[in-house]
Amino acid sequence: MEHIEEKKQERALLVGLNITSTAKRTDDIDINESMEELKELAKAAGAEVVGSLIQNRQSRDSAFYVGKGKVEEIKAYCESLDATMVIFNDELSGAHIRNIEEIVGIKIIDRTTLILDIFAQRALSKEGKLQVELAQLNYRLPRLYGMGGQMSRTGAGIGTRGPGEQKLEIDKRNILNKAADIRRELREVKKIRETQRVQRIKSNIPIVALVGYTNAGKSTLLNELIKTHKDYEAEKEVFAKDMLFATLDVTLRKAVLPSKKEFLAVDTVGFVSKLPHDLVEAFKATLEEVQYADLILHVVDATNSNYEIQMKTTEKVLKELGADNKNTILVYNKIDRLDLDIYPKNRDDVVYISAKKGVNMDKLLELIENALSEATYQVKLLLPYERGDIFSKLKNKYNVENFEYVENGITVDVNLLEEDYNIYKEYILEK
Ligand SMILES: Nc1nc2c(ncn2[C@@H]2O[C@H](COP(=O)(O)OP(=O)(O)OP(=O)(O)O)[C@@H](O)[C@H]2O)c(=O)[nH]1
Ligand SMILES: [Mg+2]
Repeated sequence: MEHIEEKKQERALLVGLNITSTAKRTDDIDINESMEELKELAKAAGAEVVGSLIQNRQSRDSAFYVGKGKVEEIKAYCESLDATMVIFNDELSGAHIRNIEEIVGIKIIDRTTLILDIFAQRALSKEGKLQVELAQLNYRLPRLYGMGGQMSRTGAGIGTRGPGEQKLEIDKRNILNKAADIRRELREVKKIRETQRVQRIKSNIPIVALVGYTNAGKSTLLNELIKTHKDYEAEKEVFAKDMLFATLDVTLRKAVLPSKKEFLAVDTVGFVSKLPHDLVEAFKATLEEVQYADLILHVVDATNSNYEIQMKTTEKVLKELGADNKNTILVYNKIDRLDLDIYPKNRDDVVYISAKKGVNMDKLLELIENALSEATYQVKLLLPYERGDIFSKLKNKYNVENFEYVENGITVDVNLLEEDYNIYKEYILEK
C-alpha cells in the first residue's frame, strides 16, 4: 500500500525570478530566502521538491515570464529530474501558464495556487472551506482561458483540489454564479458569527487575538495561555506544528489573568509573504475576530533571520484588515533558541518569551492585564428619559444588570469600552 501512496507524490521543480533592474523594495525577502519559503510551502502541500532554480533578469518576460530560453532549459531539467510539476515563485497570468506549459509539457502552477491548495487541504470548518473555494474561483476567473490541457488531464494533485476538476471547464458565468452562491452562504455564516460576537461582548470577556507570520508559535502560545484556566483540559489545545499554515480556522479559548479575570484568546491563520490578495479578501470574515479584538498579540519568531520582514508582512495584512490601529503587544517568541547571555529588556508593549518552554509567561500576562484594564471603564451613567435610545444601545452591547429609574432619568452601571466611554462621557454620574 505504502509505495502506491509514494508514487502519487508530486515531484516538484521550483523556479524563482530575481528581477535585477528595478530598485529593490525593502519589504521584499531576499530571493534565496523566498525560495526556501517556497520549498516549505511545497512540502506543506505534500510535494517532494526535486530541484530549484533562480533566473536573474532585468524584467519579466511578457510571454514566458522567465524567458523562452530558460523555459526550454526548464523542460530539459524536468526530464532529467523526472519532475511532475513546476512551481513558480510568483503569481503568473493565464497566458504565462499556458505558454510555459506548452513547452515544458507538465503541470505548471504558481505560488498563489500552491498556497490556495494548502488552504484547500487544511480547511476544516464550513466557513474555511467556503472562503478557500471563493478565493480559488476568483483566482481562476481571469485565467479561464489560460489553464492549459495539462491541468485538466492530470485530474488530481496539487493545484487541482477544491472546487473540483470539471469546474475548471465550466464557463465564466457558472463561476460567477458559484462565487455569488458562496458569498451568500458566507453572509449567513457571518450573521451567526455576529450574534456570537454580540453575546461575547455582552458577557464582558475581553478578546485577545494572536496574530503573526506562519510558524511564529501562535498556537503554541495559545495552548500555554489556556493552561491556567479552571476549565482547561488537554482536548482544548489547538494543533501546533512545525509546518506552514498549521492553523487555518479561527479558534477561541478561555484563558485567565493573574487577577483571575477571564479573557478569550483567539488563534488565527498565519500570514506569509506574497499572500494572495484573494485569500486575504476571502478570509476577512474569519479575521473579523481580529478587528473586534480588544488587544492584539503580534507573535514574532525571533529566531528567524527574516523576522523583520515577516513583521512588516504581518503589519501590512493587519492594515488591509483595518486592524492596524489596535492596541498591540509585540511578543518575541522562541527565545529559548536564542543564544543570549542577557535577554533584551521587556517593555510595556514588547515582551520576550518562549511559548514552548513557558518562559516569561507571567510577564506577558501582566502586560495583557495592564492593556486590558486600560481598555474598559466601569462607570455609572445617568441617562435622561428622552435618551432611551442610548439605553437600548448599551443594553444590546453590554451586560447591563444594574439600572434604576430615578427622577430625572435612568441610572446605569456599565463597564464601557474606551470608544463608548468617549461618546457617553457627558452622562457619567460617577466612576
Ligand atoms: N524552540 C521553540 N519552538 C517553538 C516555540 N514556540 C513554538 N515553537 C515551535 O514552532 C513551530 C510552530 O508553532 P505553531 O504554534 O504551530 O506556530 P503558528 O504560529 O501557530 O503557525 P501556523 O498555524 O502555521 O501559522 C512548532 O514546531 C512549535 O513547537 C518556542 O518558544 N521555542
Ligand atoms: Mg497555528
